[in-house]
Amino acid sequence: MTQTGGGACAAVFDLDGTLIDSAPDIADAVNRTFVAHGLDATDEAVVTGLIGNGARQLVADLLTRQCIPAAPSDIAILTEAYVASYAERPVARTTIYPHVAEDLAELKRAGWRLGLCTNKPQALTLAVLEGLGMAPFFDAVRGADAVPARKPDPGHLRAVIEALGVDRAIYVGDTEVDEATALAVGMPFRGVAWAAPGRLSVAESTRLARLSDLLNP
Ligand SMILES: O=C(O)COP(=O)(O)O
Ligand SMILES: [Mg+2]
Repeated sequence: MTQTGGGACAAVFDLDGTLIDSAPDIADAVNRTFVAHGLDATDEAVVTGLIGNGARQLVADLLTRQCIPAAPSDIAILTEAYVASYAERPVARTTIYPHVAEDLAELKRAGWRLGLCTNKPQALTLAVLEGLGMAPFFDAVRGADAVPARKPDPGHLRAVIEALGVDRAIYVGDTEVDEATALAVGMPFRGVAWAAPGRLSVAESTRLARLSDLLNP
């Protein structure tokens, strides 16, 4: 199913919620930023449910929840401050989901080309991957600001596939943004079994219990 022109198999992964539980560091950073600007902190569980549409949208959604009207320039200032705050401690409380590292290693050993397509900014993405020792797994990495338009724009995922040098790949993610992106590109999608409730529309029976299950479709 994921056979490419050259005979290699390829998979592209979402990052937050799919490979890593980054919600604690994201919540800490955005809450530090909000409090520093005289705004309220938000429960980590609430922040977790808003991750997946990029840094700017997270800030905008949190402002909306607090009923604070904000001009685009205010959102931009807060977003920049949040990203800077996150960059100070990118992996303080972030963990790799169980079996993910060993399963990515198994896919690599089997000759698969692996890509990353995330709405996290590129510099932060690279810092997080380095901090967790995950950078060597990936042949191509594209964060939200490394492409003209982020997910669900199909160009984001296409850019990763092109960088991998393959004709097609399977996309693995944890939210409807990922599903919509794969659909727009016309490539197969698999949700992860550990996705938060309500964030995927694909049937639970089709979700990956282990990333290494990609080897046995
Ligand atoms: O929304 C984000 O910042 C990143 O989320 P993603 O890795 O799930 O695309
Ligand atoms: Mg995600």
